Amino acid sequence: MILILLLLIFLLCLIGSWIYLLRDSKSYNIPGPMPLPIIGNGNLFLVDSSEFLQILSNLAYKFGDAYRVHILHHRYIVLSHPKYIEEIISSTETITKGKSYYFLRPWLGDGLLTSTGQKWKTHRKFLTPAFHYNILHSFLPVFLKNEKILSEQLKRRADGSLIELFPIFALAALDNIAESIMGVSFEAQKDRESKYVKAIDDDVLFALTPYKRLQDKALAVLHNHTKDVIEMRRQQLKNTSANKLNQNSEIGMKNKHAFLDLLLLAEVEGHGLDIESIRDEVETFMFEGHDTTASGLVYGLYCIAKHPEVQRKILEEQMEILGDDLERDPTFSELQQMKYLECVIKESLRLYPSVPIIERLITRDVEMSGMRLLKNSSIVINIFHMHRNPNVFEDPLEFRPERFDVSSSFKNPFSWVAFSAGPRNCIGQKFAMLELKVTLAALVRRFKILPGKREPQPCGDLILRSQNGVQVKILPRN
Ligand code: HEM
Repeated sequence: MILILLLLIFLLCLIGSWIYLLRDSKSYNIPGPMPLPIIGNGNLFLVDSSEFLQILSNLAYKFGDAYRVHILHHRYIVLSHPKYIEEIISSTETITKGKSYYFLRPWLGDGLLTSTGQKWKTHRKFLTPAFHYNILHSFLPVFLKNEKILSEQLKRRADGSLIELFPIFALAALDNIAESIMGVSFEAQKDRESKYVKAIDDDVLFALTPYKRLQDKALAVLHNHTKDVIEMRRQQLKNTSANKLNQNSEIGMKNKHAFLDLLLLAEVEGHGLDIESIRDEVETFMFEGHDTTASGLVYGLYCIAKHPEVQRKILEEQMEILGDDLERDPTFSELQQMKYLECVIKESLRLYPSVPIIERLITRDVEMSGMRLLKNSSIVINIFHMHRNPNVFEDPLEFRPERFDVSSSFKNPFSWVAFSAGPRNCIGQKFAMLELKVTLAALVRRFKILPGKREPQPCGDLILRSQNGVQVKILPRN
C-alpha cells in the first residue's frame, strides 16, 4: 500500500515538473530542446566536462544563435551573436553576475570579478587607474625579466622535440602576475615544487569539484601566503613614506607601483580598505591574470607555429622596429608599434578565447534584443562559439590576423569579446596585451616555432585549455 502511495506521489511529481517545464519553455520566444521531467535538459550535459563546449556548439547549430535549455528547473539562455549580446552585456541595471561565479567565492571572496552592485562600482572606479598606461610602464621590466627565464628554459629544449606548453607557460604567467600585483617574486619558473605554485596550479581548481578537503587545504595555503605578503607590505608602508620606498628592500618587494601598494595606500570613500577586501582583490587579480594569460600565450604560440607566413611577418615587423639588434629589449613605445603582432594575438584569442563563456543573471522581467527574458534566467554568452560563428565571421576557422587590421571592414565591437565588453569588461586587458606581446615577440625573435604532431582539442568552462595538451617544437633561430 505504502509503495503504491509513494509511486503515486512520484508520478504526480513527474507530471507536475513536466507541466512546469513545458509551460516555462513556452513562455519564451526562444527555441530550445524539449525538457524532460525533473532534469529538464540536464541529460544533454551528462558528459565529461571536456565535451561541454562542443555540446553548446551542437545545440547552437540545431537551434540558432539564441537558444534555451533547462538544467533541472533553472533556465539558461545561450547566446552566440552580437545582435543578442550587445544590449545585455552593456547593461548593469537588469543583469548581475551568474550563479556559476558563486563557486569562485571560497577563493576570490567578494573581489571585482564576483562582486556586484555598489561594492563592484566603487572598487572598479578605484582600481581602473592601476591599469593606466603610465602604470603599465612599470610592469614592463617584470615581463622582460620573466620572458628571459622562460627563453633560457626553452633554449635547453630547442632541439625539435615536442614541448608541452601549458605547464611551462602557466609558471611564466604566474611569475608575471605575482610580481606585478603583489610586488613579490615567486620565481615559480625556477621553483615549481613550491607549496604556493602547487596550490594555485592544481588543487584550487578543485574549488569547482566535490574534493572539498583538498580545496580547503589549497585555499589555506593561498590565503595565508597572500595575507603574509599583505601584512609585510602594510608594515613597510607604515614605516616609510610611499615615495621613499626602497625598490630593492630585503623582503623582496621590488615594484613600488605594485597593485598591492595602491590598495594599501587607498582611501575608498574616506576609509582605507579592510584586510579582507584587499585580500579578495589580490586573489581576484592573481586568478584572473594568471590562467587567462597562460592560455593566451599557449594558443598564441600554437597559432604562430601553425602558420609560418604569419611567423615570418611577425619577425619582419620585429626587424623593422628593433633594427639589426634583435637581442635587445623593446621599449614600451616600440611595443605599442607592434601592430601586426597585436592582430595575431587578437586573431588567436578569437579562435581560442581564454575565457570561453561568461554568465549573467536577469534580475527582473525585461524585453531585450527582441527576446522576452524572465527574472532569474541565466544568460550564457558563448564567446567560443560566437568567435567561430559563420554568421559573424567570414571563413571563421581560418587564421587571418588581417581581420583586425585598421583598414579591414571588421567594425562591430561586440563580435570580438575575448576581453568581454561593456562596463564589466576585462580591467586587465592592456596588461594582458603587453605581457603577450613581450613574450611572444621575444620567442619569435629567438626561436623558429614549429607545429607539434596533433591538433589541440579546446575544452574548459572557466578557462580554455586543451584535452590533449598543446604542443610545439622549437629550434634556435640562428
Ligand atoms: C588574455 C588574457 C585575459 C583574457 C582573455 C581576459 C578575459 C576576461 C573576460 C572575458 C572577463 C569578463 C569575465 C566575466 O564577465 O565573467 C574578464 C574580467 C576580468 N579580468 Fe580579465 N582577461 C585576461 C587577463 C586579465 C589580467 C592580466 C587581469 C589582471 C591583471 C585580469 C583581470 C580581470 C578582472 C579583475 C576582471 C573582472 C572585471 C569586472 O568584473 O569588473 N584579466 N577578463
